[in-house]
Amino acid sequence: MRMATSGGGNYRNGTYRSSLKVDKPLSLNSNPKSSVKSKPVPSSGPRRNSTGSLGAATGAAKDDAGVPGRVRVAVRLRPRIAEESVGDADFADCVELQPELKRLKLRKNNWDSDTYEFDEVLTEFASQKRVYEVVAKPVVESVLDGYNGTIMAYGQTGTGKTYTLGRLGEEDTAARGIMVRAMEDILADISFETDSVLVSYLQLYMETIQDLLDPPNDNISIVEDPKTGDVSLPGASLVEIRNQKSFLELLRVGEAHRFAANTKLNTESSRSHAILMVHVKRSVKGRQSVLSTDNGANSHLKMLKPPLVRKGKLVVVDLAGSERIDKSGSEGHALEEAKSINLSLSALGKCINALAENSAHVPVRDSKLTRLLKDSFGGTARTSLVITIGPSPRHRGETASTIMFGQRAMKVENMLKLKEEFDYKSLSRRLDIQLDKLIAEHERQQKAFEDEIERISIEAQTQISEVERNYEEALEKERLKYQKDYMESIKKLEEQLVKNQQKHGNEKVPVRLKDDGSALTSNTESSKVSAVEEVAELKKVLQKESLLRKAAEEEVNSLKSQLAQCRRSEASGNSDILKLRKMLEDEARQKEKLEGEIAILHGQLLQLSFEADEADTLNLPYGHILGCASMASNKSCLEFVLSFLS
Ligand SMILES: Nc1ncnc2c1ncn2[C@@H]1O[C@H](COP(=O)(O)OP(=O)(O)OP(=O)(O)O)[C@@H](O)[C@H]1O
Repeated sequence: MRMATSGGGNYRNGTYRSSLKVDKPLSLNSNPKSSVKSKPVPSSGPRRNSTGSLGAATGAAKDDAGVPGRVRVAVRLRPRIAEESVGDADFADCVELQPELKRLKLRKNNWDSDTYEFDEVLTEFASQKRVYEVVAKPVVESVLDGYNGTIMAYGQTGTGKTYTLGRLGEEDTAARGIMVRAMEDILADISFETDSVLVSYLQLYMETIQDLLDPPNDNISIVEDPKTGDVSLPGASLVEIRNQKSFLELLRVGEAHRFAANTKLNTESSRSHAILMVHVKRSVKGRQSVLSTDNGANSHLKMLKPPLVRKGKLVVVDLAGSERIDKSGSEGHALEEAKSINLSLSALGKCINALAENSAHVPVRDSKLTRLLKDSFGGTARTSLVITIGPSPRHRGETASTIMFGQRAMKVENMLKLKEEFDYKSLSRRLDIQLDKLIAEHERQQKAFEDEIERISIEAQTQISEVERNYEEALEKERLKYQKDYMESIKKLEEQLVKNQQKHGNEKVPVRLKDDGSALTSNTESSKVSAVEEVAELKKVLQKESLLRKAAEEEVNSLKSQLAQCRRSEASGNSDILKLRKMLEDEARQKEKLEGEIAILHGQLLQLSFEADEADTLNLPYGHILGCASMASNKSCLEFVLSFLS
């Protein structure tokens, strides 16, 4: 805001606007977020209509009025450089700063000066850190909150624009400029898990936009979103930044490609406008956490809701220096460069004038620079401008012009608009991942299903085989059981038949033997019956004989022991010996007798065996066979007894 001169003078240019009188300079530290919470920042004038704004981008504002935010302007004075210290040694600076009052006095002559008020007044002693905090930090914070922001340096060539914005501060970290410090704050605030930072670095030279990160790409066009009015450069390279080191490297690469020249006024004068664009995309975490805690039927529905993201864009513009052609002494190509620079800067000045004066027409299309900055002046971005001036009285005219540019820019009001949107791309990516997972899960389930079917079929097959086997076994058992029953029935019938035959007076016919000793077939039945009975009797006799023999043996043993005892004691007398001898003879006789009986039994047994064998060879009914089998078993029993006795 222009103020009355210290000499009680008048307002300059007669363009003082009453609205500015009440527009107390605002702290550059206020940000849109706090403005939203507290009372809206008072506007410096009525909100411009769409046709009147440098950024005709009111499409977005129609939906959401946004937050008023005047362009903030700080003035920075460069200290005298060596050449000025010598050349202007006898002259006072053309400006006098009153930082505590945020005022600047521009000397007209030794006794008169004009006073101007800015949002911040930064003396030649202001540190880079302080400059960053008052000029840039609030804008960077807005960008992190999802607003667009612009930080721009404007001033005569050689007054410190690049020093303010672009110093890397590699040797001296205190000298780091706004670009480096802004990125430090951004990287410190975001989370790489959910957020991203993408950077483009370009230069506008002689009305062409060139990619400083890919110099052959030198015809990049400006695209405006018809709905939101947002300006973008889709042809520019976008580099993802994940750490400060890579950002410094990117700035170094870009700076190396920037057009610069050694002019009369600056040995390293930038001959192009440099534009750094930092796209910050952040997810709105609260909403995501709500989504992630959801479960049940709604979770699928909510899965389809895209995540909410905020996309802030920070644009840092290091303008080429304005210069008086006559003073710069440029010729040839340099002259053309200077003219082009001045043309674009004057187009910017005209637009800002139009905006400041609430003019119906803002000549945005006059240059690419104004098209690029459409959103920064009168648009939806939060804009901070630092105007740089030198102290030399020789350049008082240029300094005055810069101050006037800053003063007019202070009148431009933007409507800050939160760039919050649904991230359909990320939803699509998420759904793709989900789809892949579902396909994999489906395939897994399909395979598990097929495996299960195979397992069940094998199991069923095994069960069927087992049932068949059990059935066959049961059948066989039944068959055997019936066969056994049948055999028993036959046997019973046979027995019954024998009994009946006996009952009906069938006399026992002695076994008649053939010449060769075998039984005659006609007498087979009767001989079998008698054989059975005889065997039974023989069995009894044998048992008896065996008991006798056992007792005899025991007795013999006892006598043997007695004899041995007798022998040991010869004194027992002859009578006893004789007696014992007699007893022994008795026993021997007894034994002989038993052996005779055994021999008879043996003969009888042989006879029976013969008969049994004979019966075996004949085709007798089953009952006969069983009978013979029984005889055979008796025969073996007899054989055993006989062998034992012998
Ligand atoms: N605040 C400052 N303190 C110390 N030196 C400074 C300051 N500002 C600028 N300088 C010095 O002044 C010279 C010119 O600065 P710089 O190149 O930043 O100017 P510029 O405005 O970008 O010029 P141009 O428009 O020609 O590119 C440089 O040598 C720089 O180091």
